[in-house]
Amino acid sequence: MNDSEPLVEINHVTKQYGDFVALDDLSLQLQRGRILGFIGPNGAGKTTTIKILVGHSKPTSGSAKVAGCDCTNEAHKIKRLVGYMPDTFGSYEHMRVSEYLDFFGAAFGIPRKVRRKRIEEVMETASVTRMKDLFVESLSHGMRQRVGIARTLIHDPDLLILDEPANGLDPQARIEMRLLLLRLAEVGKTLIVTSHILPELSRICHDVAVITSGKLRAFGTLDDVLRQVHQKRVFEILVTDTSDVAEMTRLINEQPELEADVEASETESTVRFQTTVDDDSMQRLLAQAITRGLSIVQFREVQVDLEDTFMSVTKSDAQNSQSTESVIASGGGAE
Ligand SMILES: Nc1ncnc2c1ncn2[C@@H]1O[C@H](COP(=O)(O)OP(=O)(O)OP(=O)(O)O)[C@@H](O)[C@H]1O
Repeated sequence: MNDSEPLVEINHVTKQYGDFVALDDLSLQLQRGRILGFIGPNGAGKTTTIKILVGHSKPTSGSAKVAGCDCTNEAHKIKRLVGYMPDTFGSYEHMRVSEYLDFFGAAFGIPRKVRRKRIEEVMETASVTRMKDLFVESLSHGMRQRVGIARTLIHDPDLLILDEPANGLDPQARIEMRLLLLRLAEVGKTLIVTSHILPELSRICHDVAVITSGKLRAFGTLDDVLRQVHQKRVFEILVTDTSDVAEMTRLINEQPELEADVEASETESTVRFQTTVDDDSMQRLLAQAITRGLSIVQFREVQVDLEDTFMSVTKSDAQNSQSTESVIASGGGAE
C-alpha cells in the first residue's frame, strides 16, 4: 500500500439495527501518522463505527477499509492491523504486567522468543517497564491505562483505536497519556481517540470528526472544524456597572446589520454575542457604546475551542430533531 493513501477509509457507511439508523451515510478518511479526535454525545454512533472498523460488526451498506483491507471481508487481516483499547480494562486478576502482555502476545500468535523482546519494547514505549512484576489489579488507574496501551501495541498494529484513554486520569497522568499518544503518532502510528475531555483532545488531535445521531456533522483538521462550525464570530463585552448590561444588550439589538445572537449575564457583568460582521462594524459599535457612557472595561473577540464547537453542533442537531418532531406531530413532513 502506498504511504500517501489514507490508512482508514470509511465510504458511505450506514448501519441499521432493525429500523433504527445508528450510522447514516458516514464517510471519512484518515492519513497515516494522524491523530483523529472522534467526538459525539452518548449514543451518537462512535462505538458502532469502531466496531465496524475492528471487524466486529458489518455495515448495512457502504464499506470500511484499513490499509486497503476490507473490515468486513478481511477481518483476520484487520485484527493484525488494528489495536483497540476499550474504555473498560477488563478483569485479569493475579497477572503481573509482563504476564498480562505475554497472554495477549500469545493470543496474537507471536512466538515465545519474539514475544519476550516485543514485550520489552512495548513496556518501554508505554513507560511501564518498572511495573513489569507488579500485579495488574494493584496498579493505579493511570498506570493501568498505560499498560492497556502497551497491550494494544503488542502486535505492532498500524491503527490504534483508543476509547476514552484519558477518562478518570488525574492531571499528571493525563499529561503523561497525552505525551505517549503524541509519541506514538511520531513513530508513524495512526490513532483514533474518543474522549469527552475535549480540551485534552484538542491538544493532541490533528483531525476532528464530530458525529451526532449517526451523522458526520464536521470533519477536517482541528482549525477547519472550528471554522466550519463557527462561521460566526463571538464577541464578549465586560462592563463594571451591572445596569449597563441591559443597555449594552439594547444597543447591540438596535444594530440590524449585526444580526446578533445576544446572551447577557448580569451576574458576570458580560454581554456575549455572535455575528458575521467585520471589524469596522465592531469599531462603530464600540464608539457608540463609549459615546453613551457605558462602563466598558473589555471588548474582545472570543477564540472558540473544541468544546464550544461540540456544543454548537449538538445544539443545532437537537434543534433540528425537535423541529422534525414538531412537523411530524403536526401531521406535516415529507411524503
Ligand atoms: N446492537 C444494537 N441494537 C440496537 N441498537 C443499538 C445496538 N448497538 C447500538 N445501538 C444504538 O445505536 C446508537 C449508537 O450507539 P453507539 O454505542 O454507537 O453510540 P456511542 O456514540 O458509542 O455512545 P457512547 O458515548 O454512549 O458510548 C444508540 O442509540 C444505541 O442505542
